[in-house]
Amino acid sequence: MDPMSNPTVRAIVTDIEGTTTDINFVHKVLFPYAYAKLPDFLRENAEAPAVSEQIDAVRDVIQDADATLEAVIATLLHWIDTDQKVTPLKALQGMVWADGYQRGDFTGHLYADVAPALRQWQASGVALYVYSSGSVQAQKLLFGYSDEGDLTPLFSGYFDTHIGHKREAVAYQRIVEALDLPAESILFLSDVVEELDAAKQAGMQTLQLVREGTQAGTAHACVDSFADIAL
Ligand SMILES: CSCCC(=O)C(=O)COP(=O)(O)O
Ligand SMILES: [Mg+2]
Repeated sequence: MDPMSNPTVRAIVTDIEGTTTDINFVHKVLFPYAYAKLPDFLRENAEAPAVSEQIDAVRDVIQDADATLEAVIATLLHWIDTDQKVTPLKALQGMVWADGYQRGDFTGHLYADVAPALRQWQASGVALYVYSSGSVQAQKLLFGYSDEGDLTPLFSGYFDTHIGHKREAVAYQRIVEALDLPAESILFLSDVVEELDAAKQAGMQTLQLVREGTQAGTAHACVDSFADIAL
């Protein structure tokens, strides 16, 4: 079966970083913004329920229920520095980025081929979903304040690390269950071979996006643009 031209695709699940969006936007705009703003955001909002829940979740991860707020902040900054996909970090990053998008400090980067393809696929009846390590809030912000305007009406749903980690097949099995479609009718798009391997193990079709700077693997069909994916 050739997923580049496959009429059996009923849903597409797409990764963000390196697939719809330049890795540099995530690493050189979003992560530094969170690194700069997170400490004061936490000091000012530590008592807000949504924030204190995430601070406690960090304490759980580091197994130190008594960690001070400053120790939690230091942990979060280390996680940003080392690009760790830890769920409470991702939730807090989403909260901080909301301010940046709303103030117009940046817009969500999308490769030029992405929005036209998403519109065409959605218009032809293919349901569109996002699966990213970024929180659902962060995903909605990126597509809601994208270079191409608000694209959130195109999507039927969003998945983040609450469903599981992106290199584990069980996460994709849960997505298949949530979509209530045969696994083989769902196409997963990503730049990362380990994610594609996990999706394939769950029975999904896979396609690797080989954007500038991405290393092509051998186990998955590859394209370098969404324009080359014909459904
Ligand atoms: C949702 S935009 C921010 C992306 C992010 O925080 C991240 O860690 C990228 O993860 P992905 O799974 O899209 O590679
Ligand atoms: Mg990616």
